[in-house]
Amino acid sequence: MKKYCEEEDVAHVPYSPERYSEETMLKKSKDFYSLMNQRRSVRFISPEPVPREVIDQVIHTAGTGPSGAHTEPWTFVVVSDPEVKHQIRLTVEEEEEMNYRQRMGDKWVQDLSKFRTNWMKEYLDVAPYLILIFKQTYGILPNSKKKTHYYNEISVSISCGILLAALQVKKKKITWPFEK
Ligand SMILES: NC(=O)C1=CN([C@@H]2O[C@H](COP(=O)(O)OP(=O)(O)OC[C@H]3O[C@@H](n4cnc5c(N)ncnc54)[C@H](OP(=O)(O)O)[C@@H]3O)[C@@H](O)[C@H]2O)C=CC1
Ligand SMILES: N[C@@H](Cc1ccc(O)c(I)c1)C(=O)O
Repeated sequence: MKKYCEEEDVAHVPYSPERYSEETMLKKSKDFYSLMNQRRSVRFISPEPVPREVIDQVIHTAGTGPSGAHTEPWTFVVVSDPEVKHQIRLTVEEEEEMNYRQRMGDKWVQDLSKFRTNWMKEYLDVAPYLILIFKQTYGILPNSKKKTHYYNEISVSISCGILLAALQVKKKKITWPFEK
């Protein structure tokens, strides 16, 4: 019986990670902390253009994340078209209004009141790019059967964390929170 294997025959690349002195490790870990500690969740987004290559590069970085059985169960979609961004905003706002008014409940809404968040997402029009992240709960094999994506939720979540870290290269805020 023919077995389906997605991988091509490729040459083995030996793993040879760079090694650092203790002094360098400490400096690198402090520098990385300092970079990450500048991250903030904001809802005011600059319209200043960002090179598309930078967006592609941070997504490449997000794609280096570990995933169940190396299934890489994520899809990143970059949106820059103003009309598409606006349609996304309208859809998100409609859902979020229902979240705040019906689904979340009084306690949750009360817990969020100090952050002064609401369902209005004008920054979805303002940001030069939106990065939409999709979780692939399963894949499709060449024989059309389903391919199991183990731990797909946590794999995508880890990848989102790496994306956030990679976005710290920016001059100005790009966008977080991701909208649910
Ligand atoms: N749309 C959604 O469904 C969701 C949205 N969110 C949003 O994400 C937010 C949480 O994200 P998070 O990144 O943790 O929030 P913040 O941006 O508030 O915190 C990020 C970091 O910044 C530090 N920090 C924040 N304000 C200051 C300040 N004034 N001075 C010094 N340091 C500061 C925090 O320090 P320290 O750790 O010391 O406090 C933390 O390390 C929520 O408030 C919510 O708005 C989260 C989940 C879902
Ligand atoms: N998704 C909504 C509600 C929200 C907001 C902040 C937050 O920390 C949490 I948890 C939920 C929104 O983005 O407004």
